[in-house]
Amino acid sequence: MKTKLISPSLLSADFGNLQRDIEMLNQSQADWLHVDVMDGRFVPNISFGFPIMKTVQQHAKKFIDVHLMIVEPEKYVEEFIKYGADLISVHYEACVHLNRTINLIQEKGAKAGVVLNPSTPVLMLEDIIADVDLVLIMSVNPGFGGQKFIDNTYKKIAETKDLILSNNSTALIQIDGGVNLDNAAKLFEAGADVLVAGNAVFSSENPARTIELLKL
Ligand SMILES: O=C(CO)[C@H](O)[C@H](O)COP(=O)(O)O
Repeated sequence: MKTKLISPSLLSADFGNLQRDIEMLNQSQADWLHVDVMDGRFVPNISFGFPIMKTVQQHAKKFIDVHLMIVEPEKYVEEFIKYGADLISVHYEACVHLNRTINLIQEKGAKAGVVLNPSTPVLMLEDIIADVDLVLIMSVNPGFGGQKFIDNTYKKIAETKDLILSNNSTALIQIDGGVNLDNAAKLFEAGADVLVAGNAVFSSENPARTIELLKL
């Protein structure tokens, strides 16, 4: 898979004009479209669910990257895939049977990612790294857009890279939270393959241009 990818997060889009915002992303240099699903239990916020996913499926022409911040994600995987998810990432901290959930996502035809909260060490992935398509390192505590980037993320990127190489894994590294024009190049240089950006894209005057600049 191509790297240095940008996945704008719809969490910061204008939900009153969702079709317009998705069409803007279709026309932009965005590679993926990031869908943040929050349940008010795994994280202290509720975002949206299937009705929004249906709108995304109807209008998006990009790879749909779904980040489930929910408890018991295995119950909903199949339905998200039915609504067009190309990749589903589940939290290490939310899965009692992580290997089973990763297998389920892949068996149902999507790519599977595992997500680490800022306080979860990379070494917890040792026995799953060979099976996943992506590792998402949270660079903020999940639940809200527009938070400040946590600098410890750089150390975790290096550790994840080592783990991937030592296990002959093909997993991509995705970073999510507080990504902006000041840190994007440094994150790619450190080994990130995919950057999620919500606030930096949608609160800018020219979101399509910001997406271009995030790749430079
Ligand atoms: O997963 C998320 C929050 O839990 C969001 O994707 C993330 O915070 C991106 O938003 P921003 O770029 O505004 O920080």
